[in-house]
Amino acid sequence: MNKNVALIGVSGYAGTILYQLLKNHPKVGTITLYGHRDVGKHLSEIQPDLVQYGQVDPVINQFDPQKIMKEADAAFFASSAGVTNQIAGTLIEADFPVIDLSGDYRLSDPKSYEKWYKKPAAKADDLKKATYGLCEFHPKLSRYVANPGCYATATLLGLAPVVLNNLIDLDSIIVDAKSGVSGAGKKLAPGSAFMTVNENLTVYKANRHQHIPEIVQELKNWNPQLRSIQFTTTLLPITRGIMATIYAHVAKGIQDPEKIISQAFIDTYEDKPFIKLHGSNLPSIKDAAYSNLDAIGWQYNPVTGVILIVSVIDNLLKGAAGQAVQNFNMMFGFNERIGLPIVPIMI
Ligand SMILES: NC(=O)C1=CN([C@@H]2O[C@H](COP(=O)(O)OP(=O)(O)OC[C@H]3O[C@@H](n4cnc5c(N)ncnc54)[C@H](OP(=O)(O)O)[C@@H]3O)[C@@H](O)[C@H]2O)C=CC1
Ligand SMILES: CC(=O)N[C@@H](CCC(=O)OP(=O)(O)O)C(=O)O
Repeated sequence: MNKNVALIGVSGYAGTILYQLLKNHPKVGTITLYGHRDVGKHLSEIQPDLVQYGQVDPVINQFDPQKIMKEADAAFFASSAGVTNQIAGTLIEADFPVIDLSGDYRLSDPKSYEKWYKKPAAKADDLKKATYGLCEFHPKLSRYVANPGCYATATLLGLAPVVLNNLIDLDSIIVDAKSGVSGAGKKLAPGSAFMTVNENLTVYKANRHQHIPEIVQELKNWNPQLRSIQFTTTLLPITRGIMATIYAHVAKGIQDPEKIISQAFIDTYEDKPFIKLHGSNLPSIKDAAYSNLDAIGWQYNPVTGVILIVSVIDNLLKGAAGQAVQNFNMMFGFNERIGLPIVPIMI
């Protein structure tokens, strides 16, 4: 049976892509929109491209959890950080299915959220109800899914095979991650203005990126010996895509690292439809852009003993709206592939 959904935040970049995916999803019925500054407007007034000629032009509603619970089967929040933890409480307490694209329920420790996001955290009891929704790894979903961050998705999927199989020195992980500008959302800011970004590369939030605690939290769940990682983010002069370039020393005593590491990637991901393994043929951004894929390649350097892993996603799909729909599919027992693009657009 089709599911009716509520979408909060259609005016943002992630919300726009999510609306497009949900509109074309074979198991989604009615999509009701809830907003913030655009309440009362028609969708065509804020996102004309989302409404085709002759199609229904939905109105943006004032957020109303009772209406959502009455009319919908699930709610997607594509709102800025600090919104769901203020307004989603009624839904969480009623165990109503929620998929949250923001960072508000990803960190299990409220103090850590307040330190890294500089905003008040969600209630500790509500945080306990959330599952971290990295689709390839969560054992079972709760009714509240914290969709992972874009950089965290690329980094964790790149590192999983070598961390879970104890193939690297856990104190040696260095992640050099780069993102297109759509990752910054639609708000205007000097750091993402055309003059700053065009023909330029800018390192930002060095050692203070909010995805550091999220990545460390999940890596520690996989291997409690892990202490920290070195993590740097750079803004690329492109619209969509993230490349996480990851370096680590291979653990001592591993015989034939090249073969063992390749086998670990194959064993970890052989039944995962959205992971595309490139082996030593390292992927570029266009190997994942406009798809829900994570394209992963790796190379072992026998001279330095370092494994290089390159993990590439589309930040708005696998890094946000695509993974949210994948979680929706899994939450309702649908095939996890439905409604999601699997072929990247190279041109
Ligand atoms: N862009 C990306 O690549 C990724 C984004 N995310 C996360 O997804 C979420 C959305 O990101 P993105 O689309 O880039 O951000 P945008 O800045 O483009 O959009 C933010 C959205 O949140 C809405 N919003 C803001 N405040 C409120 C409020 N008080 N109540 C309801 N809605 C509100 C905005 O509505 P209005 O315009 O009316 O203010 C807008 O629709 C963020 O939490 C982000 O961290 C996660 C992974 C990747
Ligand atoms: C290019 C760019 O600015 N990207 C954003 C990613 C935002 C994001 O996904 O952050 P949340 O954890 O709030 O979901 C950043 O680096 O902060």
